[in-house]
Amino acid sequence: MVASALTIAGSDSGGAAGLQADLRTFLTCGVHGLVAVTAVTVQNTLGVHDRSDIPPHVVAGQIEAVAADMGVNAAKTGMLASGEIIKAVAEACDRADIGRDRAVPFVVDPVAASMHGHPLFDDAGLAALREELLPRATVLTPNLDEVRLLTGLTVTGRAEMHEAAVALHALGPRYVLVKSGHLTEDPECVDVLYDGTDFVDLHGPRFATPHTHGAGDSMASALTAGLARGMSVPEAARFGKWFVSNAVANSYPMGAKVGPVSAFWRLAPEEFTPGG
Ligand SMILES: Nc1ncnc2c1ncn2[C@@H]1O[C@H](COP(=O)(O)OP(=O)(O)OP(=O)(O)O)[C@@H](O)[C@H]1O
Ligand SMILES: Cc1ncc(CO)c(N)n1
Repeated sequence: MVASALTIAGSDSGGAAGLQADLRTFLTCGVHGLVAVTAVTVQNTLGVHDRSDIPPHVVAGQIEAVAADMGVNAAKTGMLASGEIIKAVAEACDRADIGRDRAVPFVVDPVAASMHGHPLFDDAGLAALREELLPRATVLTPNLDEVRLLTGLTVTGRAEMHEAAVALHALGPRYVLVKSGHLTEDPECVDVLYDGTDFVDLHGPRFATPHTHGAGDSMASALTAGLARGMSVPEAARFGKWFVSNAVANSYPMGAKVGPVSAFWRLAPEEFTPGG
């Protein structure tokens, strides 16, 4: 049986982040990708220039349609666009048995802004995220800006990442995975997983590339793919860290500013020989 993973996310026309990064990651992790599109962004390496949100009932409809017919082994969120969409997602996830203490593990990536600083939801979205999604999350995967937005804590080092994980765990998720990409002074890139009792430090090198667009989405979607394939949360977190480290190591320039991380690194070399 092929496992399936659902991403509930926005489209990035630049193909670096959003549902495009998620589907590419699912593919290279051997998982069938299902999608509930939340918004279409007009985006390139310079920023998010415009967007159109999908009606909440259409977002919910996509989740319920694929869950009822095809089955979902794990799900994740990316850009959720608005408070109304978040409420519709929460209700649809309940109907599809997705979420903490339910059958289907749920990775909530609390995407608040693009890497250019453009907000991807508003104040109503932040309140709905706290009330509706954090308590439903199997794993919450914030970056350090999202930690500050959700807890008020400013993280400048590894010890503070542990403090932030404790504060976030109190908001309801089963596990918290704090991502360390923004600690640029640290020679390593150590993410932290916390289950309410124990910390697991996920070690990895810090690569000196400017091209990291989509790293957060790729980490969360590889973690989701691992869960879809039956890994435990700690195992899937290690898998996600391994996947994204390689994706950053193989990132490439494209456009005027920050280029994408690569999911191609797992693909076999081309075997087709023209005329062969
Ligand atoms: N320079 C780097 N070298 C190695 N790993 C990195 C680097 N930058 C980020 N990572 C890894 O990529 C993942 C995403 O981290 P980050 O904290 O940057 O999230 P993010 O801000 O959500 O990402 P995005 O750039 O997609 O917005 C983490 O697992 C982190 O360890
Ligand atoms: C559509 C979309 N989702 C997520 C992000 C964050 O990486 C982005 N820049 N764009």
